[in-house]
Amino acid sequence: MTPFSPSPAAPDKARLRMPLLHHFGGLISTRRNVAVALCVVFASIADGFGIATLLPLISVLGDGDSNKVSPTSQIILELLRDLHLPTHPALLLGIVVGGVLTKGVLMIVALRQIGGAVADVAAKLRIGLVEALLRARWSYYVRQPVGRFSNALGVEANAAGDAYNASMQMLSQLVQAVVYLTIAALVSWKLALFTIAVSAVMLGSLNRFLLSAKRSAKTQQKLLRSILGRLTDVLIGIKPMKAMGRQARFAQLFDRDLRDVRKAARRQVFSRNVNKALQEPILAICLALGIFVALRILELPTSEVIVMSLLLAKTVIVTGKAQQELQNFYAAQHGLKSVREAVVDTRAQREPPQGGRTPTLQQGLSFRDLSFTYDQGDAPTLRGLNLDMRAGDLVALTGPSGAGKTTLIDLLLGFHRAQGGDVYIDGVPLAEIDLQQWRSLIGYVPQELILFHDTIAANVTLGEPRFTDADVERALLAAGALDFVRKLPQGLQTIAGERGSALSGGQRQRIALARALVHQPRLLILDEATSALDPETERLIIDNVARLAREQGLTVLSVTHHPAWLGSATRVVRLDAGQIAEAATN
Ligand SMILES: Nc1ncnc2c1ncn2[C@@H]1O[C@H](COP(=O)(O)OP(=O)(O)OP(=O)(O)O)[C@@H](O)[C@H]1O
Repeated sequence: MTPFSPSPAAPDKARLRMPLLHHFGGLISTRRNVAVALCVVFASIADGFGIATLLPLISVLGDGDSNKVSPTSQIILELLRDLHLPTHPALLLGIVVGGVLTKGVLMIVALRQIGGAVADVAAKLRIGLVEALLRARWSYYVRQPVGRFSNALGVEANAAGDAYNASMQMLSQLVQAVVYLTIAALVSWKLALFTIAVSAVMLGSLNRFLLSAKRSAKTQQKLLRSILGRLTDVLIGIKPMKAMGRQARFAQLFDRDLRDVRKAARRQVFSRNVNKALQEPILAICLALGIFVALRILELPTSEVIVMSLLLAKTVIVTGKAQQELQNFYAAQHGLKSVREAVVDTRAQREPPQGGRTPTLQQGLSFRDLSFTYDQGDAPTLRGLNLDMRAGDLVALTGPSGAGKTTLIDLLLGFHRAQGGDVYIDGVPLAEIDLQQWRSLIGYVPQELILFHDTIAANVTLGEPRFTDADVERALLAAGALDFVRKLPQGLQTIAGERGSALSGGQRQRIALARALVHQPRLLILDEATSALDPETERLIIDNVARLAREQGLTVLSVTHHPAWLGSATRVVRLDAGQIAEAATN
């Protein structure tokens, strides 16, 4: 899939509002959670009622111990008589089977709801993160490892869905356990207590493995996050690493981390499986003990003992399953936590709201007493800078490396807020202007340009359908790129390769320039935008840009050291140590 193709499966019900469970606040609708809870409660009641009906069934079939017919058995038989139903074994058997079937149907409905909610959790987190990322301030991107977000969008969002699934399954098992225990208590409170004790013994004895699995899951998640983050960064910059044969150090680090991940994964899988494996023997021992106590010490009727054994087994099994689901929750919880943190962090970095005035660029722009420092305590990068540009000016901005040229551009783009002074557009301070509208008037080619792994046409339009092929060709022509694009086998539909790697440096620059021109901007900002071009092509581009400035009033700010630009500019401005050192008009 390419960056600008529409996403294949956009979930339509991802916008959910009401919080229910602590960990999933705001991700799942209360309606869905209540539907699941109701299904599980009624499923368990139906199942429990079916099991309890075994009591009268055994009595009717002839327990041989009529003195010991349990009160529950009598209640069910009386209920049937009140409903004028026969207490025939076939009907009782039907109730037992009906209970199980009803439980099956209701659990399928609950699982459908859970499935939908799992998809919603992952989708909502992904949508939230992407939206927050696109709205974040520039300085936030600069400080984040890219891998953090790809990991959050992929692995961690899935883990969040798994965590919800596990927590709902766990709640469902616990609800079933409570219903079974209630029915058990109706039959015999002593055996209900015994069931609770058995469940507690099992949970207590297996808790150690649960905690070990939790710790291993956390370790794995942390290591994987760091590995994926680093891997993404390394792959972006792999060319010089490979060219100089210096990838060995990364391979070593990668290897060490992966070994730790393997260790943690082994521990986690072992703890999980041990938990599962030990549940059955513990249950068998307790069951044998329970049957002995019930028959020999409490001298309960056989029918009760059969039903109680069933209830005990069921309760202990669902309790064990709840514990396994808790383990699954722990395994996925860190992914959930991490992706939620990423969403919260990114949302907190939202670009601050600016004024709402509509920008124009008819007269010109000016920088007034502009002062800017990146971090508190650092030396200022720009120091009370003053510069005026008239609309239609072609200004060449020069100056030594680190003088503050890119910083000045970033302030003009509204990526940073100056601590002193401001940028004025037709006399209106940038702080009062709607930034989105202002940026839509700008064409920008950065120093380190990246093309997307998509067609040349999509790289120029950035996926916006409002541009036709004719618009793209016009922009390519102005950028001196039309000739070479036409000669490519697929023309406009040629794929530019990963980060544009299928094109030469100069070709990439020209596509990026076409991208900056396609929407017919009022201001064109070029940051060393023709550094990779041969003098002839550079000349052609400068002439085209100068013509646009002359004929259409396009204002151009070009950061450059190339003499061809300096000769064609209407003004040449030299920046040094954050101040204008020289400004000459040609
Ligand atoms: N994100 C940042 N955080 C902190 N300091 C920064 C940041 N970006 C740039 N700087 C610092 O600000 C100063 C000016 O950098 P800037 O990129 O604006 O210079 P420049 O004139 O464009 O340099 P070059 O010609 O080398 O691109 C430098 O000292 C740089 O270290």
